[in-house]
This record gives sequence, structure tokens and C-alpha cells, in this order.
Amino acid sequence: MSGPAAAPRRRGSCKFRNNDELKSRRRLDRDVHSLFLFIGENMTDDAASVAAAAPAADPQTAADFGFEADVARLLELMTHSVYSERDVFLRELVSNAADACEKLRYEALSDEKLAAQAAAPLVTISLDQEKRTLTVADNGVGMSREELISALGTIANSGTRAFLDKLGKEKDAGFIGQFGVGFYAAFMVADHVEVATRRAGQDQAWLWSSDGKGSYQIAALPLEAAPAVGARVTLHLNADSDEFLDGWRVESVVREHSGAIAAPIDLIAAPGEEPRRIAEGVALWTKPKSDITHEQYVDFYRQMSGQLDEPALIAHWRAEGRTEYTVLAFVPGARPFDLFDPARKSKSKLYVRRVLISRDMELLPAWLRFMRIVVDSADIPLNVSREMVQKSPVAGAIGKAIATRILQELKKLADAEPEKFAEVWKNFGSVLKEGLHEDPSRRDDLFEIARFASTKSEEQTRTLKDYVADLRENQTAIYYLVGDDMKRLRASPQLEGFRARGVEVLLLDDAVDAFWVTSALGYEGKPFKSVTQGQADIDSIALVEDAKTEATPPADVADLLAALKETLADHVDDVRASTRLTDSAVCLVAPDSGLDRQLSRLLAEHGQQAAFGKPVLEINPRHEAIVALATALRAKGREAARDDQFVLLDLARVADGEHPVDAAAFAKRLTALLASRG
Ligand SMILES: Nc1ncnc2c1ncn2[C@@H]1O[C@H](COP(=O)(O)OP(=O)(O)OP(=O)(O)O)[C@@H](O)[C@H]1O
Repeated sequence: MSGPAAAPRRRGSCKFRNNDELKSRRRLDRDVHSLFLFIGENMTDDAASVAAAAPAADPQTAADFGFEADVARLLELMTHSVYSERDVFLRELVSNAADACEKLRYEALSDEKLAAQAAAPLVTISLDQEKRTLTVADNGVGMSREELISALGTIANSGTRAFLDKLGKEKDAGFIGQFGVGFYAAFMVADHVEVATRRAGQDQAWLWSSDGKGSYQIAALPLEAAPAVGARVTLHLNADSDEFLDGWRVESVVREHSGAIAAPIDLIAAPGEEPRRIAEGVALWTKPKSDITHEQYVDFYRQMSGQLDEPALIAHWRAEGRTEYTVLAFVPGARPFDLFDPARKSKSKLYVRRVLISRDMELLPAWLRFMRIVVDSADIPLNVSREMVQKSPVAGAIGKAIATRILQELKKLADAEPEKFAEVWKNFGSVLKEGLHEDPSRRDDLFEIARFASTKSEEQTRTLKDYVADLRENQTAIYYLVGDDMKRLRASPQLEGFRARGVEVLLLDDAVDAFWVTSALGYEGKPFKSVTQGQADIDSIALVEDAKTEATPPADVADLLAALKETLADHVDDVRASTRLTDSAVCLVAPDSGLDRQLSRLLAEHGQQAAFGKPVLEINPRHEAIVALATALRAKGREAARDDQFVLLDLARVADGEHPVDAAAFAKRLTALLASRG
């Protein structure tokens, strides 16, 4: 056994005064500085003073100073501030192991000796409950003594980055590490870490060890105690980290974060147990579409979404150009349980080079939150903490491009398989319609796929294109009626005049409908117009044949209108003869300048009482009840017909889904009316 080599000890505090040394470490300074900038947001004043410390300067001479760094403090900050979840330490170690395998593969391309050592890549995780250790071993390139010092002994110095720089081939290389900080995540869960390693092509092995408190040791390791090639990173877990001695827990973390990396991963859950393959080393989305079966897609979807349904749409594509990424997207076959969660967050799984960076990245707009997607891109700039990539402009651009593609895929499905698409719309139409209100730039695309119920269709099958194709002569608008109950919408008296003229009315019963119809300008030059707002302006549209024969001439209701205006002045804005009623006697509509009745109602529910202004009462001058009332008024005078006038108002309110103004008085008046029949 060879004796331990002199271990270089790093002092807790180091200072670079010599200019040459300074230059050679400039890059490191930059990296550490950016790390400080990042950590600065999270640290206390006390900690910030570490970063701000500067050597005493001679005020007379300008000089160049290197930052001082309290390594112990820096490590402490790093392990406790950079990562928001402890689980990620495994991802970092497994990523390093996969990078090491990839490096060996590259080096072996030009070195025959190494080619002999480059076996099929393999990462093995072993747990020892008695010794309280978790070990990540790989058969990659390993590290020499110098590499141990520069890579693990120097914070924010990435051997992988240096390797890539040397290679000059970043774009298509599959490496993961680049900041040189991931390894230290191990100290979140371990109070002592050992790395036994043998550099490929070398005859010496080394043991690096540290407690993460500012110093490390390197000792020569007998070859028989070292891996044949590669590295073995052993974590002596701290008292808070028992969970990582549990095989199932480790497996689930690895599957989630690292299940797609290029190297297969074995787990030995306890000493003496057989290795079990927990990741195959293949990411489904990296395979060509032609090599993937429908069942494999469905299995993948079920695994990633935790849902059991069959996806209604699967889209898998690779985008090339300025930004390159691969997307695997699923429209679920059933509504996810959190679809109407008030947070309305879209959750995409973002991978960078097959390593999970975020499982719930808000890449897509809220109105696509039902989508289940995986995005893998090597072009998303990583932040040291990995989790903070959300705000990157590249991520934003990718999100937009994906949304465009999803809309195209939905349109294709709508055209090719209308029945299948009808199911998608039934499940997610109300969410997609949020986009009509929130994302004006997407409106035209959304209008292409939107499906509506209408006076011509029981189901949500009508497109705006269908609607416009069926416009009646002189029809200038796309008419709609919004409410929250389809049955009541269909029975709404406001529709009668439109039916009589064969004018189609869209029936909209989702809460979001009241909003988008008011913000959208129209479709193909036709504005959206509520049938419960303002004058019906449909006089110039001819009645359909049936309605013509039934139409009776209107009675003279001038006196009745005047009486109603006076009696109901506290409750209505106006009273007028209606062109929209044929069968019913009365209805309520919003004034010309007012908000649609349903929108006002929704706003009122949310405390904006002022929004719910007084309605207009329309009466049907052809209806026998109105004719009778007009006659009674002339015969008996206004006062005598007062109760009947209130009954009219209350009837209109009830038909609109509201309560009578005064329920007891309404009941009394109606009873009196019934009694008068005898
Ligand atoms: N298992 C390993 N085999 C060989 N080299 C390794 C291994 N683990 C770490 N290294 C070396 O240590 C360096 C530092 O690792 P670390 O995880 O801190 O950073 P990184 O992977 O380069 O970047 P990042 O912070 O983005 O993860 C690596 O770049 C690599 O050179």
C-alpha cells in the first residue's frame, strides 16, 4: 500500500496579490463574482460583507485587487442558497457521472489506448444503510490529481466547461455541467464526501475527501481500492438525510431528474443486493418518431402526467434554427384534476441536455395549462441554480413557438378528426377561450379552432366560419347570448326575434365568454353583439316564412309604455316596445351604452356593484297579455293597473334568472291575479 501523498491544504481565507496569479485566475474571479451576485440576493448583511471585503488600499495609488474569499463561508452559502430543493444533489452527481462517461467516449475517439478502457457507460448508485453512505460510481474519464485540484478543489471552475472550450464544439456535445458548482450540492446532505478516482489512461488512483468546510485532502489510493476507471463519489449522509438511504426514494428522485440522461443507471439498494436498472439511458424524445410506438408514447405520457387516460393528441417535433429544442407534447384525454386551480399555472418539464431542470416551468401561457409537455434544449442558458431559467428570453421565445405549434396541431386535428377534436374542445375549450381574452395576438388562431353551441346546434360544433357562411341578408353582426346555464339560455325570451328571422345566436355558457366577447373586435369584419344589450337592430332582416304568417299587428302601447316608465322608474332605465320578442310578453336587456347583462352580473358577484346598472324593460306589443294590460290601463287608469305593471317587471327578472324585486309582494300580486280569474 503506498502511503498518502502530501495533501495540499487550502487555508480558510485566500488572497491573490501577485498580478500573474491574478491574471491566471481572472476567469475564476469572474465566475465567483457572478456567484456572489446571485447569492447576494439571498444572503444576510453579515454574509454580504464577506463579498464586499477589500484589502486596505493606498489612497494615493491606483491598484488592481483580487477579491478575497472566505472559502468556508462561500461553500456554506453555496450549499444552502443556490438550490431550493435538496433532491438536486443527486441530479448534479449523476450529471457529472454522465458527463465523465461522455468525456471518455470523446477522448477515446482519438486515443486507442483509451478506447480499450471505454466500456459501455454506466452509472451505479449504491446505498449502505449501516454505514449511512450513498455512492455514485461511473466508468467515465475519472480525474487525475491535478484535475481533482482544479475541478473539485476550485469552486466555480468547471472541468467540463474547460473540456468543451478545448473541444470547441459546444453545440452538439451532450455535456451538462458548465458552472463548476454542482458537485458541492453534495454537502447539503452529507457531512463528509470522498471521491475515489482513476483517470483513464493513468496508473495512479486518488482519494479526494472533504467535509465541505473550507479544506480538502488528496491522498494516493491503492489501485485495488480504486475503480478500474472513472470515479466513485461517496457521501456520508448527515443526520437530516436518512431519506436518501431508502432505495425507493432514491429511485424516484433519479427517475424524475435524471431518468433521461444518456447513461443507464443501476441502483444497489442495500449491500449485497443485485443491481437494478432504474433508468435505461435513453430519453424517449431523443429517438426518431418512426422508432417510437404509440404504446411507448402513451406509457411515457402516463408516467409523466400521473394520469391514466389515453392522450387525445401527441405531437413530437424537433425545432432547428437559431434555437434548437425537442418537444414532446400531449393533449390529455381527460381533464387534469388541477385544471381550474386558481393559480392557473402551466407546467412544462424543462430538460437541458436530458437533465430535468424544472418540472413545472411556466413555459406556456395559462390558457394552454392543460397541455403536458417535455421540452429539451441545449440552448437555454442555465443559471447556476438551474431553477432560475424561467425568465430567460430564450425560454420565452421557445414557449411562444411551442404555443404556435400546439395551435397548429389542434387545428390539424380539428380538420382531420372532428369527433376527436370535439372531445378535446369539450374538455379544454373553456380554458382555450381564456386565450381569446388574454392573448389578442392568438385570437385569430383560436377563432379557427373554437367551437360553439348556438340556436342552430345543440352541441358545441359551430365554428365562426360556419356562422359567417350562414349570415342572413342585412345581418351585420355575430350575435351571442351569455349566461351560466345552457338550458336557460335556450329558453331565453331575448332569442325569439332572432329565431323568427332565422338569425343564428351563439349560446355561450362559460364564465370567460362574457369577457372575450367584449374584448374581441369581431370575426371577418363582423362585430360580436350581445342579444341582451341595446336595440336589437334586426328589423331589416326578413322574418322566416313560419314567423310571417303568425305575426299579428302590434297594439298601440304608447300609454302603457309611459305608465311603465313612471311606475318602474326605480328599477329600470327605460321601457320600450321590443323587436326581439315574439312569444314572450317581456324581457330585460342592457342599455345601449351599458355592459352586457351577464358580464355585469359577473362583475357584481365580484363586488363591483356599480357595474350592474339598471336594465331596459322591453315589452312585446303583439302579446295578448300586453294588449290586455294596455286595454285595462285605458279603461281603469294607471293606479288600478299598478300591480300588473310590477308583475311584468318581475316576470322579466325571473326569466333572466333573477329574483323578483320583492318576492313576497310578487307572490301576493300573482295570487291576486289568479283569484281575479274566477
Ligand atoms: N464523476 C466525475 N468524473 C470526472 N470528473 C468529475 C466528476 N465529477 C465532477 N467532475 C469534475 O469536476 C468538475 C466540477 O463539477 P461540478 O459538478 O462542480 O461542476 P460542473 O458539472 O462542471 O458544472 P455545474 O455547476 O454546471 O454542474 C466537473 O466539471 C468535472 O470536471
